[in-house]
Amino acid sequence: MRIGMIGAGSWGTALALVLHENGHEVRCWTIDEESLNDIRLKQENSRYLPGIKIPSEIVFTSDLRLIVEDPEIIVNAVPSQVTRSALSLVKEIFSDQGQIWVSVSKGIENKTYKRITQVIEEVMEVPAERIAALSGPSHAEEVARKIPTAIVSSSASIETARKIQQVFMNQYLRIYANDDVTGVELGGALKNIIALAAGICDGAGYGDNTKAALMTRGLVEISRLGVEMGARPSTFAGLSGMGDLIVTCMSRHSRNRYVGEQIGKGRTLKEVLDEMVMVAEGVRTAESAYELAKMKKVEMPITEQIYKVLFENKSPGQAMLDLMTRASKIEDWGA
Ligand SMILES: NC(=O)c1ccc[n+]([C@@H]2O[C@H](COP(=O)([O-])OP(=O)(O)OC[C@H]3O[C@@H](n4cnc5c(N)ncnc54)[C@H](O)[C@@H]3O)[C@@H](O)[C@H]2O)c1
Ligand SMILES: O=P(O)(O)OC[C@H](O)CO
Repeated sequence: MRIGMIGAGSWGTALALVLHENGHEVRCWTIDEESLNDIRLKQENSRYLPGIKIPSEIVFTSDLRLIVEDPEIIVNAVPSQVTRSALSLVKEIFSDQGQIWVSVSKGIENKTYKRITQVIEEVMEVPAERIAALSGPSHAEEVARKIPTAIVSSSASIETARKIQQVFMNQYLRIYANDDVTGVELGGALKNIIALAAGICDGAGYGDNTKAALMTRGLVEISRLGVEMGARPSTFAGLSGMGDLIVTCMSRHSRNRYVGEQIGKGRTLKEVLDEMVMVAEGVRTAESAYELAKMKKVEMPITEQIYKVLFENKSPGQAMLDLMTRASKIEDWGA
């Protein structure tokens, strides 16, 4: 199959390697001329995925026309908040011939509160049944090294989810399929906020007990908002819920956990983001989730405290104290 990849950061590049290995013809588009030159000269994307050799058969280009020329599948791998602007460029030159779209981005668009498959549906004017989300515990650094990984392909159409499962699956990337796209995307987006909290916990010197509490109660509030938005509760116990929450809160590779850790050590959000090359989606998703929770009247105490630490200068210590001294509760999914 010919597959177009929009975005050649860490995840776009790692997935291009998977697809190439699976026998597909892959073309990746990037706006980043520096990394493009790097890939062409060294056969390595050292800015986003250092240490991994890139086969010369994978085309990397800044010419979008090469991406939209006759692909059977188009994958969106740019960060959530720039997906709309990147797709607007695609839309200008794209002719719809029944292609399947895949979102691998994990976020909720600011202001519109749309999931990324919904942004694709709106901008590209394709039906939800032709769009899938691929999500789950999967750091690019490990997938690119062929470390066994399992994720989930989800679409409103289970046939589409299964097609994408077949295209991406191989002996080191196991893919499950389901049709709860709302749950899969919200799990993947919201866990990044809890990973920021887990990072703060590491940086501020709290303990393993603290992190376990944040992860467990974090999953409760993720599920609560997810169910309110139409997701199935059981999805949050799966790869794109608990699975991704575990890896992102625990992994040395996680950019979201790293940002939290730096803040926990006393640095400002601006200082940390200014020196980062890669995206930490949880920061902007915290804005969307905090506002959504208020609009939907869903209790999300950890998300609320993370929002206040990130954007209202609240100290992590005070945020932790406020979480610990909330009114006593019965332990219940809805509590
Ligand atoms: N890195 C991972 O391990 C991983 C795993 C699963 C999912 N994801 C998700 O995949 C998405 C992409 O993450 P990533 O890790 O590849 O990010 P990254 O920061 O490594 O790369 C981002 C890419 O987007 C491009 N980009 C940035 N702004 C752009 C714009 N305005 N227009 C066009 N292109 C632009 C950059 O040039 C770069 O190619 C995120 O939503 C992330 O949560 C990442
Ligand atoms: O490095 P992070 O924190 O953006 O997480 C990457 C993936 O979402 C992990 O599954």
